[in-house]
Amino acid sequence: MRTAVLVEPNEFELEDRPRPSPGPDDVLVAVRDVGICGSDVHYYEHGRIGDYVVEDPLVLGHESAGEVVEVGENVTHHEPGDRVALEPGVPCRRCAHCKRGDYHLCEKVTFMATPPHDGAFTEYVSWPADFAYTLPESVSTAEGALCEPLSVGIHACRRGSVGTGDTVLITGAGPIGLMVLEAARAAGATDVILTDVVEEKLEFAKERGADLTVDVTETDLDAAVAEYTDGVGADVVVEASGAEPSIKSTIDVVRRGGTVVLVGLASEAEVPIDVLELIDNEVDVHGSFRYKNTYDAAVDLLADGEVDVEGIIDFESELEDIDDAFRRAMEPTVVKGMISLDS
Ligand SMILES: NC(=O)C1=CN([C@@H]2O[C@H](COP(=O)(O)OP(=O)(O)OC[C@H]3O[C@@H](n4cnc5c(N)ncnc54)[C@H](O)[C@@H]3O)[C@@H](O)[C@H]2O)C=CC1
Ligand SMILES: CC(=O)[C@H](N)C(=O)O
Repeated sequence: MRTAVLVEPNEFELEDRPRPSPGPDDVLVAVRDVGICGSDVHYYEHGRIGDYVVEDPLVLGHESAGEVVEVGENVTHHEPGDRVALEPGVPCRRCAHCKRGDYHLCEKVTFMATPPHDGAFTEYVSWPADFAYTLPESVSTAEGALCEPLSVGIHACRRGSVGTGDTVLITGAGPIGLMVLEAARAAGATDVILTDVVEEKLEFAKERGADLTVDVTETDLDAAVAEYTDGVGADVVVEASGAEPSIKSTIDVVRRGGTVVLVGLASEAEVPIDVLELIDNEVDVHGSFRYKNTYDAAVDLLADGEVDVEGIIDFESELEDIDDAFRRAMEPTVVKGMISLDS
């Protein structure tokens, strides 16, 4: 089977690898669509993300969906022909975190495209059947693949307890910020503000329904939020840029008693925050790491037409053109590139 392998930074090789056989609890999936995530691009460019280092050739891609072609002997809820979205993180199911229900925090998780685990830029993936979610007729496999970033958005909104009538400020209008926008709307937020430093990203966010957009290179964010919220501040602030100034700004623009959710990964682990301000304003700060129990919700939201994910796709490429696709994905105005396979 054709497989795009990252052999060294900035270089994929297309290899012919043996097709896997599904284990007794697995489904074998013919991959149809795989999104290019910022983390894929980071591994491609730098060969590492923090402590995760690409030491051996690695298959990238963790936003995937496809068609079941074979099922293991214990699998009863899938059959060949089913179209499925694959949740990329499979936990150990035994550790303390798994047993308390926080399976996304499992330290032994097998997460696609995170060294040393291979991902989905390949023709076939064998995957645990309970981490494959059936897509209804109305949901495309491209949308199925984007259940992954949508899941990040749903989980962030759940962490922030976004609710009906809330004003939500999202910093960073990349794919994650835009998926938080979708999830926040679905959770009942009535006012959504997005920030960025790239004008095109903000125009796009506006087209996708942001009530207010703020270019933080030109406009004072505190003043803009104060004006929009009559001096109160945002109920929930979701940080989705990873930029240090943006992380710092979150506690200035959240309302007293409000919630800050940190999603963006800062390049420096330590970002100075005024803790007295946090205490005095009784701000809740939550980290948000990947997601748990979001795929069913993501598929339902897509099936009901409550969210749009396909609209963030800028281009689709074939597996053979993956190097070009990655270079395109690095352009600052591009939101999402997809690799589509027609095996
Ligand atoms: N916690 C988690 O589970 C996950 C975290 N992430 C992280 O979330 C962040 C967002 O992911 P993507 O949307 O894929 O990244 P991205 O890089 O495509 O988007 C980030 C956006 O932030 C904008 N930006 C840069 N500086 C800014 C500033 N000072 N203020 C406002 N916006 C600014 C950029 O122009 C860009 O549009 C990244 O840090 C990524 O590593 C991504 C997935 C899961
Ligand atoms: C941090 C990422 O972007 C990636 N989606 C991951 O969950 O590892």
